[in-house]
Amino acid sequence: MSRPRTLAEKIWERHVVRRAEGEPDLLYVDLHMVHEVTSPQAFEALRLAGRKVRRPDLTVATMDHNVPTTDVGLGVRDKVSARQMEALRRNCEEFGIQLHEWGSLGQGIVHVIGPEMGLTQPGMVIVCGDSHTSTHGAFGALAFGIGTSEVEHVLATQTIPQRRPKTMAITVEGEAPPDVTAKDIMLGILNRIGTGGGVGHVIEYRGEAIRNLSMEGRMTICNMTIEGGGRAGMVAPDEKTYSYIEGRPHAPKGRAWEEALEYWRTLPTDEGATFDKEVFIDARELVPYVSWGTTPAQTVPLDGEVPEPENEGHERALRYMGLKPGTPIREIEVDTVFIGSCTNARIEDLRAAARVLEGHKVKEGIRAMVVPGSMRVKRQAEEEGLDRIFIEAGFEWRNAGCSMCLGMNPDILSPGERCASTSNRNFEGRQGKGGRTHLVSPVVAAATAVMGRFASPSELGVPVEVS
Ligand SMILES: CC(C)[C@H](C(=O)O)[C@@H](O)C(=O)O
Ligand code: SF4
Repeated sequence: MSRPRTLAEKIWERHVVRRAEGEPDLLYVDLHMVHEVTSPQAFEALRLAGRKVRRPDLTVATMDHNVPTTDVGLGVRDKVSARQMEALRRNCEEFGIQLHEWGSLGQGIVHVIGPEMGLTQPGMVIVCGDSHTSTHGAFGALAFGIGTSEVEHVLATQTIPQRRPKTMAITVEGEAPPDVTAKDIMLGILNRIGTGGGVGHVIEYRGEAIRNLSMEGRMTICNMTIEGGGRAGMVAPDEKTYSYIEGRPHAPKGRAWEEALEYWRTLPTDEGATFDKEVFIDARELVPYVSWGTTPAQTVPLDGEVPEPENEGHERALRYMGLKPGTPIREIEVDTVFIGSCTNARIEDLRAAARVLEGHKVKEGIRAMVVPGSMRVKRQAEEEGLDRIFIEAGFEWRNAGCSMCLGMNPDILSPGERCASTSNRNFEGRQGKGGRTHLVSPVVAAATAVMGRFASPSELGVPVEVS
């Protein structure tokens, strides 16, 4: 018998194409996702060197960061955005890469469309010039973000040199309470491990609370791995994973499906395998969280209050956020509510938020916006009538893109504007210069839009039973 191995180790070993003493391993890449922000220089370098893209068939591009979320007919006003979008169009055409063009049905946030089209599969090595590539790990893939020069390397060779990361297990034991969503589980994890807790590690999420999550919930968890410093996040594939993938456009079919299943079933971490680091969290202790500061680890329970600062960093964060220690979170009023991003803008997120909003109105004076993670999510939501619920409640119903998650398009906060956001980062200026971001789940975002201050669905009489 060979030594028991972890999921990450199994995928790694299968993808090493070259190993040499003292050098990083050279890994084969099964899927390379590309977006308009981190790819222009990479393509330019290929062009200058007279090289081709090695596997255009394993390379898929979309426009997400810069795209306006208003009607395509209105055009792109921002010059930098227009230039980057145009460059991607030209590059994809020249190098023979499939592009999901702005406004097309396949377009959306890169980490939403991969799983949606069945491109993301267990056992793969997946890379993209984007830190939240960790999202794809929810399928039991080894997925990590790379820099622009690495994008060039992958385009040219379909391989990537990587130093072997350490392994870490985060086990969330027991059942999470009914009002605790995947987002809350992750904010709870980050609160415990901190923004540096996962540095240098591939994190495998395990335990009952993780297994109980839908694939979309698992994506929310893996998505935010990077906020804890982790290189990649993963969840072992199981029956939920397979049935999510089955029948999607790029899923294997017929005999290939059977063979794929056979391989995928060998992937979960062997009994007795060890991790370099282990963290255990009791799911029953988790609650809905709201971030109070300027890192995703600075969170408190929705029922809690703004904490006393423990150091200079906290003081600075409180100043930036315009908050006083001791203020109950539920008394903090917001100006804006953003439901969107690769963390929380998939169909289940929209369903959950709509269920909270049904029959309610957004409080007067509050700007509320839903930006579906992809155009397919948007269409699905419209087929289910969710758009009507959002619009009747007073939300703007937009086209897909990263939007206010990072404000590279016109959807930004003004200085001092306070936002309840379902995204993943609350850094200073993240959603616009001087903007104040509070990270929350989609259901808390929805309830907050109605109350005008941080609130839970139960305050609107909505039964709790989410995730
Ligand atoms: C623009 C891109 C490089 C960036 C990332 O890598 O994460 C963005 O997606 C983000 O979320 O900050
Ligand atoms: S939605 Fe936000 S976190 Fe996700 S890729 Fe876009 S900018 Fe990055």
